[in-house]
Amino acid sequence: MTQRITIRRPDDWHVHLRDGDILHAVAGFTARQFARAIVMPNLTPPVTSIAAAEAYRGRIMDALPADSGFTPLMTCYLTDGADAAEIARGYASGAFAACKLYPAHATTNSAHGVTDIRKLTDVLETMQRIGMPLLIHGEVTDRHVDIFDREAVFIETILAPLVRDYPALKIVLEHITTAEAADFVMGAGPQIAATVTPQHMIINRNAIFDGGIRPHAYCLPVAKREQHRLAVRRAVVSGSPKFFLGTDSAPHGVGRKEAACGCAGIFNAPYALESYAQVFDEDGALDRLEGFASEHGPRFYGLPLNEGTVTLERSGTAVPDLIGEGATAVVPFHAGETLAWRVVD
Ligand SMILES: NC(=O)N[C@@H](CC(=O)O)C(=O)O
Ligand SMILES: [Zn+2]
Ligand SMILES: [Zn+2]
Repeated sequence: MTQRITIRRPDDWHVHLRDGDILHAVAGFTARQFARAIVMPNLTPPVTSIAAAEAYRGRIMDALPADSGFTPLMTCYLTDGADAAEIARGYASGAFAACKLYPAHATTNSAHGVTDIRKLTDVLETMQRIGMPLLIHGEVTDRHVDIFDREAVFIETILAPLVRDYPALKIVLEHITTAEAADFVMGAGPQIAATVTPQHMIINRNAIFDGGIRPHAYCLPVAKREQHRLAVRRAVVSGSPKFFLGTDSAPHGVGRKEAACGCAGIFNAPYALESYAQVFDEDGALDRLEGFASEHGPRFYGLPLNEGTVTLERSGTAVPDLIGEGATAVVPFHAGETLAWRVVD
């Protein structure tokens, strides 16, 4: 049995670092494991301009020690009024690494999201031309569509036509949760990829109702049936370069989760690598962890691979029930469990 594994330093291609006190409370967990991260722009107000992205990047760096070595990759939140010229300027200058498409009201802080993708014709044409990735929260928002079907319906009604209309547009279908998503991405061209969270490979929808309602197992897209968990996991451990690490770590203060209408989001940043390592280990695919965590993402984005390394050993990590205190106390994914792997340096 492998006891120790050293991989190239990984990146997180989808994370919510938030702002203000909670940013200060959580940023270090991401910076400690990952060299770079694609930082989601769903703040209030959302990050829709170069100036807002630059200012947010500065606040992230201020929340970290000066020698953290961490590079936040900023994203532009698309609205109906998104400005193609500003987006192209921001991509050229490095202010934006990608644009994020939230269908309006699909998820946390998406009220300013896009109401109709046809409003984005200029933006999408520009992004296709300059090679800028489009990151998608892939769920339809129609209240008549069952919540467990919203990703599959999005793929059929929005994503498939989008891929046909913009055949060279680079697209990342974020945090995939279904067999339909895994199959779609696997069957599409090299310009289409997906991020996968640890939770969607570890829990199915039963976890949300395990002996009572479990708000800390609730995120969007919501966990699906077991067959979907297995399909997503198979795609990831297959080693296909189309799938890469994106935690979707989405911290909400404990009071905002444990409420009559609790927020969607799972805070998995503190033990993300341990969590992913466990998945690859259980599936006999530890040799493929490095590709998923450290190689497929940068290759898709056209960025260099990281230089440093991270070592994990099979020695057990006890996950606390709560991380932080007061208003920024957050319950982590795997709270109270012991994970098989530990990051040692
Ligand atoms: N994943 C979630 O459940 N929540 C995210 C938003 C998102 O990624 O959809 C959040 O910002 O809280
Ligand atoms: Zn999302
Ligand atoms: Zn997210």
